[in-house]
Amino acid sequence: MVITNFNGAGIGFGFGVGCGFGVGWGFGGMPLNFLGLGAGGGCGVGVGLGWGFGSAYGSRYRLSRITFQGVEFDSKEKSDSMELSKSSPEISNHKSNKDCLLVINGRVLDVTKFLEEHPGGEEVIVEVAGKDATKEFDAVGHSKVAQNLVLKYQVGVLEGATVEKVDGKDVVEDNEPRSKEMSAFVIKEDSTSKTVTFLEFFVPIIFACIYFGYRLITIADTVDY
Ligand code: HEM
Repeated sequence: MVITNFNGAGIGFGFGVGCGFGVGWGFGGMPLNFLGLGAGGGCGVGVGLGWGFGSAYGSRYRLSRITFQGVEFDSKEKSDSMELSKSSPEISNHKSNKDCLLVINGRVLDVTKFLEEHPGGEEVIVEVAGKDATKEFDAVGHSKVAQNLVLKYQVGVLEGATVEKVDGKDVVEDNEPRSKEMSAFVIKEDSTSKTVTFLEFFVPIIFACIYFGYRLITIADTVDY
């Protein structure tokens, strides 16, 4: 289970008393999320239901497993010129999003080209760039796919480090199986989350429709002909 934060334009529906803000169920960001805070301004007398556009901030739990579908396999790239041994100072100078090296389990990776594709966002990687990021990488519980990508982006080995095999591949064999590595993928959520998505999206809209329908009927009733 992973918790990620989001923010983005949102629509908030909420209950408020008197004049001011209503705080309630907001959703926003991409993809649409709930558990956000929606703030809307408006004036009313008594107890009412308000809605407004604003920003939604919140956290979401990823309960479903992410699955990857390999769609393309590329041919080996740069592997012949791979420099196998790198020392720490050579790595620590590469810590920007234009030039990003890091170490995972003794393997030196150049993930500059992967930053934009990283499902966890580029910032988390840039934060640990130029360093040994094994702890951070393991803490997330990255999948086998991620571990294989580590091999794909490996450009060397930290000087003095012993590198363990991943799925039968190690740094020596790394020249060989690159032709079978995944270079593009599509993220697909498990279907179990579809009900949740439906509820997140439609429940506030249904409530809003009921409210506005009710208002229309009561206003029509009070018009004096
Ligand atoms: C070391 C610093 C890193 C941190 C802190 C980090 C963090 C994260 C987080 C938070 C997610 C979950 C995103 C979500 O579900 O919304 C994620 C997913 C992922 N990351 Fe990283 N990541 C790091 C490095 C890497 C590296 C070096 C690779 C591969 C070269 C990688 C590949 C992936 C992949 C493929 C996923 C999708 C889920 C999975 O297959 O495990 N990450 N990462």
